[in-house]
Amino acid sequence: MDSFRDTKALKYLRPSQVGPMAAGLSAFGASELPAVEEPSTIWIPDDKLGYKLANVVERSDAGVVVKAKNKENVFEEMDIPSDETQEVNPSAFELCEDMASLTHLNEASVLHNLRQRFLLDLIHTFSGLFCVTINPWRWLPIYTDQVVQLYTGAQEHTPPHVFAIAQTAYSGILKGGGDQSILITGESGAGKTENTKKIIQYFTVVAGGGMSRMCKSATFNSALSSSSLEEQIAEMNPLLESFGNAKTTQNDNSSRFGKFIRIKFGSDGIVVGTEIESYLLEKSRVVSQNVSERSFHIFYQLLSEGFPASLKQALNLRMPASSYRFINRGGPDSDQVDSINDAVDAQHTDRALNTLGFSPDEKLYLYQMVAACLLMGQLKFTERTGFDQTFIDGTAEANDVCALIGLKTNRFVDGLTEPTMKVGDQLIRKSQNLEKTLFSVSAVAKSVYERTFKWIVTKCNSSLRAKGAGKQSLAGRLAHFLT
Ligand SMILES: Nc1ncnc2c1ncn2[C@@H]1O[C@H](COP(=O)(O)OP(=O)(O)OP(=O)(O)O)[C@@H](O)[C@H]1O
Repeated sequence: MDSFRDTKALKYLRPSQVGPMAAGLSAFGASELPAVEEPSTIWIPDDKLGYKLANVVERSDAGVVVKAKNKENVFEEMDIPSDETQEVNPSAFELCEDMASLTHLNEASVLHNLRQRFLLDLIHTFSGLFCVTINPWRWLPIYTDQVVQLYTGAQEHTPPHVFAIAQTAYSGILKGGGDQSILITGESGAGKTENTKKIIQYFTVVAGGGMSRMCKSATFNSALSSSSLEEQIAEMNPLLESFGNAKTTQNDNSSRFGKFIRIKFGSDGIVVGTEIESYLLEKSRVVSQNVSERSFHIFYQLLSEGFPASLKQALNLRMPASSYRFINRGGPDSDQVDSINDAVDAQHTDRALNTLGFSPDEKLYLYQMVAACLLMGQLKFTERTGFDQTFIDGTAEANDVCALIGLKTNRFVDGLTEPTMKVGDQLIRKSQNLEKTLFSVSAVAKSVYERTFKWIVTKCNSSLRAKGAGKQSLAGRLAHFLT
């Protein structure tokens, strides 16, 4: 592992000096513990820290007498039941890279090890086959191509890193170990999406040498360009994020759908294609959001300055984001997010569509469907009091919607206010009240958006599908817990 010594990233991968036990435990009050003749420490529960260190005074069958700080910050002896204490590991295990090797594998030691490593910017820690990654919320220089090279072909004793997991799976494929899978899981904002992208980056660097298959596609300005499979794979995530991610209170770029990514390798170990399966898109977000949250990014991108004014006009989008009912439920100014630049992202989305082979007509169709969903929220209705009857209140908005989805306005409106029902063999039209009409509008908008999203995934798959016979595949299973 000499190569690991020669990189600046080493500081974030494997520091040369592992701090002594006392330094490591100082955050938990070890240096403040009173000296005892035969020092022996133990983890005891703590309201604030989870666990804190205490000196063992005496052990008995019933429990342990320890000396530790009380709530008033004064040392005192306390009786702690045995099942509430946890053993402390020998100092040799301080900052240990693989927690499966801990002498005492208990919750307090795991939390302590992860915390101590995190304080030194060591965000990855192995636990047997698993790699625990703590989101640092700032980019450390540990994902460069140089670091990718360090892990390429490396077999063992590599510092913990998501690339090590990718390399293990890749080695499994090269050695004929059959299909491999990587499970990425965690709460919202934990870093699942970003780590997935890093794994894909790893494969496109180490196994992307042969990815020269080109596709023809159109740019924002309808000029023709070519993209390699490598570029297409890289653009797949940002594209799906525009349509399937949204700002939530926990994460400004939260995936509101689950995904299963399958990467196909040829017999020479080169990536030959990718497939994605999406499930459980949170379509209710199309028509409503919680306070301080947003709808899917694409809506705000279409309304941003980065989206061509002529296209906006063609899509009947004439107002700012805050004026559209379906996307302004998050409250005033909820469309403005410091970490998001919708104008720049709009251009990126369009480029990604080009890269993934969407034709100008397909892109327009896509934008029309998104705009139609948005405009459905502007439809106005009145109710005839005392009767289950609703009428459209002005047809301008309905005309805007119908121009985009290619329906006759009167048929569209009738379908919402007087839907056709099948009774026995007969089709009858039944008028409905305002509440049910508004419910129908929301249902149509959600359904159109969901189908559009699925169509994007299908189109991406047809661009990224392995053209030759893939030998083995690596499937990244992403459990995205929607909150
Ligand atoms: N390894 C990392 N280094 C630096 N920042 C990170 C890292 N991982 C995640 N982040 C930051 O945390 C944010 C949230 O991460 P991410 O979107 O990957 O979470 P997630 O687990 O996919 O969340 P959700 O389930 O809501 O989709 C990212 O936008 C990024 O700013």
